Amino acid sequence: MSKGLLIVLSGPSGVGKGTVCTALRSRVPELVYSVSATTRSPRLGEVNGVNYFFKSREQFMDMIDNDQLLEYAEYVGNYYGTPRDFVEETLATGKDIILEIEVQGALKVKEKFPDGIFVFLMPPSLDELKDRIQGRGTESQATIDHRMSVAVDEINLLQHYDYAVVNDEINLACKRIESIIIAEHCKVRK
Ligand SMILES: Nc1ncnc2c1ncn2[C@@H]1O[C@H](COP(=O)(O)OP(=O)(O)OP(=O)(O)O)[C@@H](O)[C@H]1O
Ligand SMILES: Nc1nc2c(ncn2[C@@H]2O[C@H](COP(=O)(O)O)[C@@H](O)[C@H]2O)c(=O)[nH]1
Repeated sequence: MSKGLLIVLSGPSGVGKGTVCTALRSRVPELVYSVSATTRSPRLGEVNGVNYFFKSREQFMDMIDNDQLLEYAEYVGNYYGTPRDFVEETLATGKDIILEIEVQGALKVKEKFPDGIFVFLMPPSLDELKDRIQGRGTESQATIDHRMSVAVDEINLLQHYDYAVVNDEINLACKRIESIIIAEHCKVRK
């Protein structure tokens, strides 16, 4: 059996990664989603084990020490990381898996999985990005400002990715990523 594809979806906070990923998963139900661990507090409506595995700092440090994370990063005051076993077991069964993670973590995954597919979701403009993150209403103004300043550095790392997809419209962005996955399955690997 061939291994599944490891797909990494990154992009600045508020660009729409979560929204596009949810739409993609309903169009491609066989695509497995990697649930991350985080020290961030849950937002209203977020469910442990569905949106994230919510951890204390101590629990997260234990996961690092026990080599349970494929990658992790500190982002705007919290830790985020990808549970290793779930990714490796999913790929071994031949299924595709998608990781929705920020850029530092994506670059670490690239070192370990150079054959992964790295997709960067781009905002139509920085003004639109700010409107989206503000419109979501989940972050304080200080956190929004911090995330926006990090966003510029993140966009500057676009050259490390295989694909850039503009999220101008959710269904269009979703179709573009679905097309990338189909094309990658047809690729002749040398
Ligand atoms: N194409 C789009 N057009 C307009 N609004 C959008 C679009 N995509 C997403 N949004 C909205 O932008 C906001 C941010 O989207 P979302 O939470 O999916 O971003 P994210 O990249 O996952 O953010 P974070 O990295 O902070 O988790 C949401 O309110 C969402 O409804
Ligand atoms: N390096 C990692 N980044 C991750 C992971 N899971 C999520 N994220 C990214 O963190 C930021 C902030 O997320 P939020 O839910 O607090 O808005 C965002 O870019 C996520 O994609 C992970 O496992 N590793």
